[in-house]
Amino acid sequence: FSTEKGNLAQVRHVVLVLSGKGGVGKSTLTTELALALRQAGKKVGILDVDLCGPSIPRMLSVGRQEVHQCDAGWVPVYTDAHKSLALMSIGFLLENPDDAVIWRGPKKTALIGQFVSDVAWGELDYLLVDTPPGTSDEHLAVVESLRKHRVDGAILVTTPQAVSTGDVRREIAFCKKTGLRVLGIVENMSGFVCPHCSECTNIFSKGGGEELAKLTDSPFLGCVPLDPQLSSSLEEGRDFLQAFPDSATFGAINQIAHAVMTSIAERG
Ligand SMILES: Nc1ncnc2c1ncn2[C@@H]1O[C@H](COP(=O)(O)OP(=O)(O)OP(=O)(O)O)[C@@H](O)[C@H]1O
Repeated sequence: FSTEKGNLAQVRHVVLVLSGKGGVGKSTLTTELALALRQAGKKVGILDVDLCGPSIPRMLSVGRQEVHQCDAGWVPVYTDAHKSLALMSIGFLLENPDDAVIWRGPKKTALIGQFVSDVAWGELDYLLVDTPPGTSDEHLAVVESLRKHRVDGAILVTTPQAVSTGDVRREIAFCKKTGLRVLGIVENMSGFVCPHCSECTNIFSKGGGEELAKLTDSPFLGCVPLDPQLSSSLEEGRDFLQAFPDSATFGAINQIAHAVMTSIAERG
């Protein structure tokens, strides 16, 4: 642990999950990676700072919760009796989640700054921070608020067409400018897994994530296929990793979770 005081003092590793644009599966990956890390015996927290689309509470089937305060700050919501997966979503604090859509930058920045440092996590192995899409004031607010604590790095989520779009490259430039280490790139929605025969077909081009990783000299963490069983599990708030332990998608997610742990451990 670091010698700092405060709510992140007992958090061993902090990882940001970023994407250049919305809808590429950033919240999905955050949720599944958290579940995979928990399956590997780790204590995990998710901080959902996606002000305009907090979707993780639904994915983890905890819905809208009333969060409580203790002396140290906001008490996160635990998804299980063992308290091995804790979640704090900015959505819990908003009376009406649609309100934030019209907030101006400074109001969002102030709320995020306070939010990041005010959650009483207790002891955690990994804290995954799900950020809004793009590179905005909100991201800077997250990075600034976490600066006191050592952030291990960022996972960048992209789709197979990554190379043809500039948004992930902007994301990488953001990491460089803010001194965030890129732990690696994940290609999501990489091929379609047929629910009948489990065969994987490449609907879009494939390999954009890997190519981008090479071009930008970043590690490639792996591909997750477009899997209807994954989206329906998320929709129903079911733990996909427990429901489909034999699926190729499970294997892919697990492999990425282990690659993240290794990358953090190796770089210390
Ligand atoms: N590998 C996948 N297979 C099937 N469905 C997926 C996969 N990844 C994501 N999805 C689905 O795609 C939709 C968008 O995913 P998600 O909400 O995770 O994206 P996001 O990047 O977090 O979006 P935003 O930043 O706008 O919140 C969801 O309905 C999710 O269930």
